[in-house]
Amino acid sequence: MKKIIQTEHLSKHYQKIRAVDNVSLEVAEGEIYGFIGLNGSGKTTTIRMLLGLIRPTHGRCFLNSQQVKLSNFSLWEKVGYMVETPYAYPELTVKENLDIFCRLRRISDPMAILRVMDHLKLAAYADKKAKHLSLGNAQRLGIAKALLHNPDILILDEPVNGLDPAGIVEVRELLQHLAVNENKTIFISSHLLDEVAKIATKIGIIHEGCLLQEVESARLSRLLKQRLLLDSRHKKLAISALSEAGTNCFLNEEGLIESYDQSAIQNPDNIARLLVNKGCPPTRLVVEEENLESYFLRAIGKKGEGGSE
Ligand SMILES: Nc1ncnc2c1ncn2[C@@H]1O[C@H](COP(=O)(O)OP(=O)(O)OP(=O)(O)O)[C@@H](O)[C@H]1O
Repeated sequence: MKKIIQTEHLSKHYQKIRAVDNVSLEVAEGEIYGFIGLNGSGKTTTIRMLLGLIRPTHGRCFLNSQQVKLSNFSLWEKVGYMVETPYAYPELTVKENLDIFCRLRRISDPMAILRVMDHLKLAAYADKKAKHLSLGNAQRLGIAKALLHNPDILILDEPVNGLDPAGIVEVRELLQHLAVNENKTIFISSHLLDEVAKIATKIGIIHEGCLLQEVESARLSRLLKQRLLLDSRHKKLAISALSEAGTNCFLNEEGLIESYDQSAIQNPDNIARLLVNKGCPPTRLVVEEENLESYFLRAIGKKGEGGSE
């Protein structure tokens, strides 16, 4: 499949700070790439390099197979972007802001403004001054500007920041529509794995400037760890009975007995039988799958219970 966004050994160092360190990634046509990381992990710096706003210390970026350079004007006709807090002229209305952007971009399509206002549910705020918009609507205006010239590539830094749950769903559906029906290639950064996992086709996890992991979304659920949780009126006895039987377990922060032993997870009924026979029957016994947030924390090494994969 055609590679639309590419970085090769991309690095940005500020003296001793390695804001981005040797990141190589590829996004194919029509893909939604979710770039996930904690605050300060290097997402915005990567995006700024992708957009030619700052120069890499090492490495290169390519959009549509052309190396990113600010002077490469034809490149930017195909790219829409929003980086950090979207900027708008505060004294101008939503419509006036879009109108100015249309003129700056030399967009001749008379329907462009109506189309993006409709897509982003901004029509009701058309005559509202930008300075009076809520954070969520300011964010929508930012995305609307990125879409005005109908670009093939969309690069959005934290596009759902400040949106309420309904707004998040709307933006998610819009981005999915653009990728699936209009074959646009979308790169979005976020610190919310759960949110991004719902729309991204591929996820890249960046931590302290390094790309730790790339996962196809379809494969993500297979990487989630399972754990067995159990409670008993005789916890000490239960733990020693399990240990004697060769099942690794421990008392977790919530006061429950937790185990990552595969045989126990696959055969919880055997565990129940064992504990009943040992005189410490379980009062609760459940096999749980970790959520995406916890997977993300594990991937960046912030939470290591149960050992490594
Ligand atoms: N111009 C700069 N000079 C020095 N350090 C910088 C500069 N820009 C970014 N950094 C540092 O580089 C690291 C990565 O920052 P970056 O803004 O890319 O992270 P981020 O993942 O986008 O974070 P956030 O989610 O908070 O926006 C941080 O430690 C940041 O302080």
